Amino acid sequence: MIKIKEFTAFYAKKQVLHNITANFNRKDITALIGPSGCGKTTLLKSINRTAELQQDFRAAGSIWLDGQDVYQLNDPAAVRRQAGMVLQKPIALPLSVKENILFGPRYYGVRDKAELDTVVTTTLTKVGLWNEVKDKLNSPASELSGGQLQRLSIGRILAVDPRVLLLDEPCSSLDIKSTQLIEKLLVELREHVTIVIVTHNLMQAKRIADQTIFMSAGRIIEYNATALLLEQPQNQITQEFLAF
Ligand SMILES: Nc1ncnc2c1ncn2[C@@H]1O[C@H](COP(=O)(O)OP(=O)(O)OP(=O)(O)O)[C@@H](O)[C@H]1O
Repeated sequence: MIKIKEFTAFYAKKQVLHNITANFNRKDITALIGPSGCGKTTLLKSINRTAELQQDFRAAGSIWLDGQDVYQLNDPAAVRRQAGMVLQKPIALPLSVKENILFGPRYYGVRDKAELDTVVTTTLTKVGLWNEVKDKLNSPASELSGGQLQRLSIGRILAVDPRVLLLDEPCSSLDIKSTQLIEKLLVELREHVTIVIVTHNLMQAKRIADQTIFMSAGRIIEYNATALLLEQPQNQITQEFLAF
């Protein structure tokens, strides 16, 4: 579970998140929606402390992952392992399909060959890629299609067994079929990881998200079960956004 309390963020002097308070439940998919530039990505990156990789980023307030305030930890890398992030553009590390999956486990010190082999098989099965790639495990990952690569990117994160999966418009460059496969995968993964997804696709939020947060100008305007938020928005700013 992710708990955010009175979280505020700046890039240099520009305030981009204002007093954000929200809970993201375990076994839920939460969608973050809102106009371009409202702070969705910054909020997502604040959860796993990647926002601070921008030199001028400053934050105040608290974000807890399963009871631990991540901003009190000295080791941001440990937070990033617990909360992996999938970006809009599928990323293939310049390695084979198999080594893409093993990148994280190797980085964290797994050396046992049998254990590494098991990670490859179980992870690729989990992301629905095993049948498609089992004969090309040693081929460059760059040879996969965009949709396959995005599932591989999710697999690369799952291979280190995170508690949270953060996705920033993961389907925006994918076709309908690949989008459907990713959505199905996320719904299956919800049992095991807390999922937060930034999406511009309201239908996608409707299909997969248990709860949805509508943000505008760095603030949470409305936060509710997805069906209620999309069909009966209470706030005028949400109503205007959804009317478009
Ligand atoms: N590195 C940065 N330095 C300065 N300002 C930034 C930086 N990154 C983002 N911003 C600004 O912070 C605000 C929030 O940006 P953010 O990317 O979080 O919004 P978003 O809702 O995810 O937008 P989009 O839907 O277009 O991806 C915007 O005004 C943006 O211009």
